[in-house]
Amino acid sequence: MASPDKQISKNHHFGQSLKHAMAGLFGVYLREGNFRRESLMALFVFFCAWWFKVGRFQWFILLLAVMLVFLMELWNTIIENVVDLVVGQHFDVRAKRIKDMSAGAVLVASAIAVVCGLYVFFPPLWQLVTKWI
Ligand SMILES: Nc1ncnc2c1ncn2[C@@H]1O[C@H](COP(=O)(O)OP(=O)(O)OP(=O)(O)O)[C@@H](O)[C@H]1O
Repeated sequence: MASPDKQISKNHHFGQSLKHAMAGLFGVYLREGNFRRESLMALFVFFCAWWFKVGRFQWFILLLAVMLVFLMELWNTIIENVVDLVVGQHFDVRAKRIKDMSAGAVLVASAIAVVCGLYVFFPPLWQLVTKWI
């Protein structure tokens, strides 16, 4: 039987699948600087949500926005790794196109997250500003 590190057969139970999925997530966190920066940003957003005491619906919007960005960053990392696996260290126009499109998808997700952030934080921020002036 293959050692657990070199397993290539299907996972046998949910615990094993979960362990590999968590290892995948942790690996992305360790290797991808963007993923770590986005995690910090998410913590800051959640802190602001707690500070402004936003409502349940607003929390829901923020959680979805943050998860969308994480999901797209994961997807981008997957695409980059698959492209590197296929192309290796060679310049390839199609590899460039695929990687750039994938990065573009992260950009779109980030823009959606910014819109969600504005929807949630603009009213309390505006209230704060009008209180001061
Ligand atoms: N094999 C290749 N052939 C052609 N262009 C490539 C190749 N590999 C990378 N590139 C170009 O270099 C850019 C950065 O490469 P890559 O996506 O691997 O780095 P990254 O820093 O992890 O990117 P990101 O900031 O999107 O996470 C790509 O968007 C693409 O334009």
